[in-house]
This record gives sequence, structure tokens and C-alpha cells, in this order.
Amino acid sequence: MNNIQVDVETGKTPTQVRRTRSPQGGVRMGDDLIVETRSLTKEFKGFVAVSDVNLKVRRHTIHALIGPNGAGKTTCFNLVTKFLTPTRGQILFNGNDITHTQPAAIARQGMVRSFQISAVFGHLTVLENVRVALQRKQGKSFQFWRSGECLNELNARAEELIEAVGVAEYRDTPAGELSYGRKRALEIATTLALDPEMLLLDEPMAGMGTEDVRRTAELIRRVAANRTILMVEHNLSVVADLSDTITVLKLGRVLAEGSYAEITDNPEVVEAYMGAGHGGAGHG
Ligand SMILES: Nc1ncnc2c1ncn2[C@@H]1O[C@H](COP(=O)(O)OP(=O)(O)OP(=O)(O)O)[C@@H](O)[C@H]1O
Repeated sequence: MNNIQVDVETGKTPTQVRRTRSPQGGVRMGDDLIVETRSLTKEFKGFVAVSDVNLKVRRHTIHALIGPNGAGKTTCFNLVTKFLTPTRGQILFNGNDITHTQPAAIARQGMVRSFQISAVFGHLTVLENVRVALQRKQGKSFQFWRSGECLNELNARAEELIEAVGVAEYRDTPAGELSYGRKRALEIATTLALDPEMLLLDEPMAGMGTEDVRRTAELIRRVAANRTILMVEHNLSVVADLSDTITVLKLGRVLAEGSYAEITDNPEVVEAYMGAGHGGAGHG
């Protein structure tokens, strides 16, 4: 049975090449940092939604962004994934300044936002959806795909991916008929088809029932074995369970950063959540 570590990182990936290459931008980061933001700031018509955020995401960790409503999590996430342009500040990915790079170019560099590129097509089966994603990554040449060998390879890879995310038994089911949680697992499979070095997840548990949350958390943990994950997540018990590092935002600024134990020990964090009317750990 394949597991996620062998099925998605085969041979010399572009990722591995990047890891050994010296940064092109000439901006040095600490060796273990994959993403760093410097004084990241976003203003909307004078309103400062994100203010001077210095984020340090270490390679091969799960890093969560949390905070009460309106804290700036989504804005911060959209800045890092380049859906928004910062008013000020800098974003580095693998040492390269990507502040002004287009989202598609960043995806090619290995930073992929789930549910961004990887739309799931409801009328296609689970397996077909993953095949489409694999073809999108590799297939520019029609001739290439005409070769039977390539198609076999593609099928084998697609089977591995759906196995890895736990939807293999639904391989021939149209994606539109899947439960919400399984659809999101399939979305993760289509994202993994792009072989990302870093995965950005925007509220991966949103709208899920307990069983789907448990399964998705397990999936994220497996996916993270050889990747970096940055996620915005409201479900604090999931955050507690999964995250190596948590950055707490409040009113656009970093209020605290550390392990779950560290941040929950911080009176300012407790106050921020209580003050905002949040129910604390386990709140979905
Ligand atoms: N496009 C925009 N124009 C104006 N203000 C915005 C815009 N996007 C976000 N904001 C404001 O910026 C602040 C931060 O919003 P953001 O959505 O990033 O917070 P959040 O932490 O993700 O909140 P939530 O948990 O409620 O999703 C909020 O006050 C919001 O109203």
C-alpha cells in the first residue's frame, strides 16, 4: 500500500533541485525558513488590515494562522499567496523575493494554495479529476500523452494519489456525489498532483462534521510529512492537534507566536479570544 511519502515525491523533483540551489533573489533567509514576510502591511483605503507582520514559516512544519474575527488572517493568507498585493513589506519564498510575482508563477515554484488551481469537476469521476490535474502539471505536449507508456504512468500515479488521500474506494464515483469532506480530500489530491513543496490551506475544516474533520486532520498530517503547510483555521482543537507553530493575529498585528501550549499560556491571547466572544479551544 502506498503512503503519501512515496507516492508524491518520486525521484528528483523540481523541489529538490530548488532546495540545493542558491537563492536567485540574493536575499538570504535562515536555512530552515521556507517563507518569510518582512513588515508585511495591507491597507484598504486607509484601513490597516495587516500591519508590519513578520512571519517566519519553517520548512517541513505545519504553521497555523489564528485570531479572532477580523484579525487579518485571510488578508495575510491572500498576501502570502499573492491574491492581494501588499501596500508595504516583502515576501520571501525559499530566499527569493516574491513580493511582485504572479500567483501562477509562484505555484510553478512550488507554493500552491489548495482549492486555487485545483478545481474539482463534479461530472468527472474521482480518478478522472486527479488525472486531469496530473495532465495539467505535465502535459503541454499532445504527442507526449499519446504514448501508452505515459498514460499507464499517469493512471498509476492517479491511483496512488487517491489512495493516499483515502478516496480510492470512490475512484469511479462522480466527484459531485462525494460527501463534503471527501470532496475536499479529492481537492487535496488534485493539489498534490502538482507536487507542491508548500501547501496553503484556507480553513480546510470549514463546514465539516466531526468525522470529516478527523479524517482531514489525519490527511493533513500525512501530507505534511515531506512538505510545509501554512493554514488559516478556526477550529482550535485541530490547530492544537496539528500545528508546530501558531501565529496569533489581532487587529492586523502579530499578538503571539509559538506552540499551542505557549500561545494558550499567553494572557493576551486568552483575552483576545474572550474579548472577541470566542469560545476557546475546540471552537469551530
Ligand atoms: N477588500 C477589503 N476592503 C476593505 N476592508 C477589508 C477588505 N478585506 C478585509 N478587510 C478588513 O480587514 C480586516 C481583516 O479582515 P480579514 O478577513 O483578513 O480577517 P480574518 O481574520 O480573516 O477574519 P475572519 O476570521 O472573520 O475571516 C477586517 O476588518 C475586514 O473588514
